[in-house]
Amino acid sequence: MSIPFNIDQLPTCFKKFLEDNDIDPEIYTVADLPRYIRTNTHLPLSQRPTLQQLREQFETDQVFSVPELADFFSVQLGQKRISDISAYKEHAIFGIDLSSAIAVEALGLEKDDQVLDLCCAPGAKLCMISNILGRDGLGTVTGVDLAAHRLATCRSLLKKYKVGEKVRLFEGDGTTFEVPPPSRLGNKVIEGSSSSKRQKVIQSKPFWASRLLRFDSQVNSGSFYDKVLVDAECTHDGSIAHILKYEKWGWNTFEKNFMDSNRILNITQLQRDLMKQGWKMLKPGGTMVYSNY
Ligand SMILES: C[S@@+](CC[C@H](N)C(=O)[O-])C[C@H]1O[C@@H](n2cnc3c(N)ncnc32)[C@H](O)[C@@H]1O
Repeated sequence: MSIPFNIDQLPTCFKKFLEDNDIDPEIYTVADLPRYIRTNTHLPLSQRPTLQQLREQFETDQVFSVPELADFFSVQLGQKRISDISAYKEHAIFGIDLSSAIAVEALGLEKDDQVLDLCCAPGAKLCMISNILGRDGLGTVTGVDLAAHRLATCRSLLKKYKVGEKVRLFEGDGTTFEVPPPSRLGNKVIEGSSSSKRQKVIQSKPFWASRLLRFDSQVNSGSFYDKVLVDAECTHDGSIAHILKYEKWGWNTFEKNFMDSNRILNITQLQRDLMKQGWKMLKPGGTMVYSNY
């Protein structure tokens, strides 16, 4: 279905960007895009909504399971917003976009994985990672972000959905982050110290850590993460809805905010540095996913 948006209005430099990257500008005329949700698999099965219950709560039959993404649904919203339904109020579903879910899925998570999420805030992907690792294994998630206020949101999400049991968060620069994976999960050993000699360690105090991970000695320098997600700062979040808001706000602002060549150069360098550091912190044979728009 199309809305009367005239793609000729898009600024010239943005149209050139689309052309250079082989993106059809017609996508900006698409309306009624579905929204996506994931069930909070930390809850017992009996408390998770079924497809039928979601259809009832959204008052539409336009709710579908997304193929190959477990516990993931698309919703064509009608009268009810996501935040209106009881499953959301009971923290039994998260709102998360499809591209984020695909990035997490690409990590191929297993229950004992030590995961590093560089640029983790506000935390939709981190919650999904934690959800997939589940409660049974030795897997942990270490989230890093430069922005304290965004990390605070991340911590709130972890608490709200009760998925933070095996998570720690660090406020810091992902381009230089070197804290090794935790060596213990409460009283369970994840990996022994890499050196029998006493190591001198400069500990980085987490912004927040679950009770099970709070007192990690950080002596395992030389041990690395099984999975690394680098969800770097973007030139733009790519959201069609966000771009179209500039129709109202003025395309000049869009050009100034997003297409400025110095800004793009700086971000590109940051993205490269984050990717390099993520790679450095990855175990040989591990998996790194670089997600960006
Ligand atoms: C695309 S957002 C991350 C979204 C997040 N992964 C999620 O799923 O909610 C990019 C994040 O990178 C953070 N950031 C920017 N520069 C950074 C740096 N040098 N080190 C760590 N985080 C950085 C920003 O504060 C922002 O929260």
